[in-house]
Amino acid sequence: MSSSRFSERLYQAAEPLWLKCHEHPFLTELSAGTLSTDRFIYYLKQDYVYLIDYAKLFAIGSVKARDVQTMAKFAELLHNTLNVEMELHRQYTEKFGVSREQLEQTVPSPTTVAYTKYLLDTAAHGSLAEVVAALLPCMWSYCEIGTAFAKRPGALDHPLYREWILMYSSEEFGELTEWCIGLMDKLAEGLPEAELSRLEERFIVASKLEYMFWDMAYRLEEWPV
Ligand SMILES: Cc1ncc(CO)c(N)n1
Repeated sequence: MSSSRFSERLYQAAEPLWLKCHEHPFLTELSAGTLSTDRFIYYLKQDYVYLIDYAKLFAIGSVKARDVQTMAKFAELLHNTLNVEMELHRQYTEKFGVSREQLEQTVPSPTTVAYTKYLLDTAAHGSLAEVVAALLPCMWSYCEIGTAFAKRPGALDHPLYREWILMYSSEEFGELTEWCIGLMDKLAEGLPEAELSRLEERFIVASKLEYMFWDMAYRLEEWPV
C-alpha cells in the first residue's frame, strides 16, 4: 500500500501551472475588482457553453459508475452544474442585457472548442478514472481560486465579482470537489504505473487548458478567419 494519495501527486505535478493561473491578469484583476466588464461578460458567455459540455462529463460519469452511490453523486454534480453554477452565469449576463437564448448561442472560441472536445474525447474513450482525472482540475482549481479570493481583504466588497467568488468558495462547491478528489484516489488504487501516468497526463492537459481559458478571456479571443 502506498502511503501517499494519488491526488497529491497530481496536485504537485500541476502546481506550477495552477500558480500561473493565480498570477494571470484575468484573475489578479478579478480579485482586485478592476477586471473590465467586457472581459468578464466574454468569459461568462464562453464559460456557459463550456459548462454545457462539461456537465455531460458528469452524466457520463453516472453511466460509467460501478455503484449507485457514485452514480447518485454524479447526478448531483450534473444538477448542480446545470441549475446552480449555470444559474449564476444566467443571472450575471441578464444584468447586461444578454438573454438566455443569446447565452446558449455563444459561438465557442478556439480555446473553448479545444477544452470541451478534449473533455468529451476523454468521456467517449476513457475509463471512469480518466474522466475524473480530466474533470478534476476544473473543480479543484476553481475551488482553490475561490477560497483564496474570499480571504483577500476587499475582494468580497466588489458588487460585481462578489457573487462569483462566493460561488466557488462555497461549502457546497468545496464538498463536491473533495468528493471528486476522494474518488480519484479510490479509482487510482492498485493501478499500474502506466495507467497512473495516463491519468496524470489527462490532469495536466486539462490544467493547461484551464490556464488557456483565462488567457483566452483576457484576450477576448476570436477565430482568426
Ligand atoms: C473553464 C472552467 N473550468 C472550471 C469551472 C468550474 O466548474 C468552470 N466554470 N469553467
